[in-house]
Amino acid sequence: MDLFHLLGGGARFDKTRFKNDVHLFEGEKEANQTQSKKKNAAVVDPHVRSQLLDEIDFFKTSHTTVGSLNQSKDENKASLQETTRSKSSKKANRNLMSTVFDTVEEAKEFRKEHKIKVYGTDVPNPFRSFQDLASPAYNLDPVLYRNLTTIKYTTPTPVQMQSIPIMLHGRDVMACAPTGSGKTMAFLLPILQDLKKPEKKTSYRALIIAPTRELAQQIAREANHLSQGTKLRINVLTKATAADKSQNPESRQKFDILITTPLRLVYAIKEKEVDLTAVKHLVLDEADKLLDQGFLEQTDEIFAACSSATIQKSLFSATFSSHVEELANTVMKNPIRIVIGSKNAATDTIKQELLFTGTEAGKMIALRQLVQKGIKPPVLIFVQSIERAKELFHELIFDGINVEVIHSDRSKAQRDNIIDQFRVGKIWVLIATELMARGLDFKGVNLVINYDFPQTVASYIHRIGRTGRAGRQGEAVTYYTQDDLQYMRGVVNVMKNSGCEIPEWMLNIKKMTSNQKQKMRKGLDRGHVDTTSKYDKYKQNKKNEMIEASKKRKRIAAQKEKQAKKAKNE
Ligand SMILES: Nc1ncnc2c1ncn2[C@@H]1O[C@H](COP(=O)(O)OP(=O)(O)OP(=O)(O)O)[C@@H](O)[C@H]1O
Repeated sequence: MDLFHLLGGGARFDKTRFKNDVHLFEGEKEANQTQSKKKNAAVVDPHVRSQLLDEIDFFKTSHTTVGSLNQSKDENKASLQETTRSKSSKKANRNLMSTVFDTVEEAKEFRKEHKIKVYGTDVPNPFRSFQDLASPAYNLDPVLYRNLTTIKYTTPTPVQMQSIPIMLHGRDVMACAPTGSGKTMAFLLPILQDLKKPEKKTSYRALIIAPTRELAQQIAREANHLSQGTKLRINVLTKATAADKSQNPESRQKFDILITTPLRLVYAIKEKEVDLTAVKHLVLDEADKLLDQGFLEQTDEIFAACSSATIQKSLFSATFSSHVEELANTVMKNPIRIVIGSKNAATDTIKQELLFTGTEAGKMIALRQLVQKGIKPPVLIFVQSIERAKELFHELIFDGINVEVIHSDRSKAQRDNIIDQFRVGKIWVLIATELMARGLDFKGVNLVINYDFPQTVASYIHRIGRTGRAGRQGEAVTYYTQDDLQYMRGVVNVMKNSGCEIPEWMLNIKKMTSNQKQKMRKGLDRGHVDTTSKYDKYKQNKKNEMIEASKKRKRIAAQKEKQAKKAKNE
């Protein structure tokens, strides 16, 4: 047995050893939901609310009472009782007394406290709590407010606090906020609120673009949750759904929101399958990716097809390069830029580590050592290519690890199945390519391993951002070899800005030249994920050489025999 198999031998996940975590995948959700339901049993006097309905004044600065906008009479009655009860409790009172801001200074102070930076003119104030949204100042639709409280959201995240009012105000927005900070809800809620207004339905009124099918589906799931009980209809258009009955052009007119990927949409535009002229909300999720070379042409065509003069454009991502920001500015009208925390930074709930493995082969040793020490699943491992993903999978499956692999060569059904299984904790280790780096929300991921060094800084931020989401803690380990050293400066800087301890010599790594950047973007030649030891390789080579030599000898002998026969016959 070679050294690698020796190290990895018998490595298995032991459920009893991880008993404290196994329940994370199974039982916790319900408990959380019940808790948040309880916490969100917010209240209001419906009569007060109806009086105030006419006083809609977005972003006004007066104090307002807040509460839930429960619909049924019974619920309202319960709310009133709850209000009375709450008054006796100081803690509950604090919730009920949420207000919008009295002064610009107060709003500024609030932004500072929540690390919200805004750039632009006439920037609407943020809101402080979901009860604020239900107040007449924002007048969030009662059904949407109820959905917010029944999901699990108790406190808005900073990107939600600031971008929701901006979008409700009809302004274009470009928001850069950390991975896992709730950007999806930040753009969905104001769109749902606007589309909820009675209006003649003609065709799609909102369009949300995401770079991958998986992400489009995830956004649609959240949109469906948030819009439950409304008549709004959401359509996901992917290759897989193209053959659906629901996809014929007439039935499409009944949908309000379209969520799709650029390639599929451009095809649909060319085939005149969709009418985007009535779209009044256009969102690019992972906007920097969609405005990057790979997608730019398609994104451009989509912008052209959305021809309404009053369209509102919203761009969201955890990373924006200055170049993309400049580009985005050219397609937006008087936009407001939001930055939460620092631009292009990793989420601060992620513990980041760099691990030197020397060579490519050293990575497998490191990985097996980590498994032997005990890892807390679920774990996500990123590699550079489909080939390497497959190879690594074959190595780990023989170690008895509960592992799967996902990449674009797998069928759509397989991909969907793997994602579902990983979400519920049935798959413990998932090997993935860049396909999975952006947007996908697996709340419980404890560890991300960058088996292959990420090809861009943005990729690093998005990959590690699959852990440490929604306020949870997470860990990220990035392997690097001697060959990776020259490309590491960007990632080292991200780590330094996150407060990681970085050795002095790493801080002195030179900036990449444009040639180096290009080389890295294409992906270094890393060879195969191969764990055969040098000795075994030597033995195998010798054996192959001997077989070849024997074949050659036989060929020569046969040739000689043939020649001899020929000579004899002549
Ligand atoms: N206010 C909130 N309170 C609690 N959880 C929330 C809140 N808003 C969103 N979430 C949850 O946080 C998780 C991350 O949200 P989301 O996927 O929208 O993050 P993101 O910022 O888009 O991340 P990424 O940049 O990786 O795409 C989701 O599970 C979502 O349900």
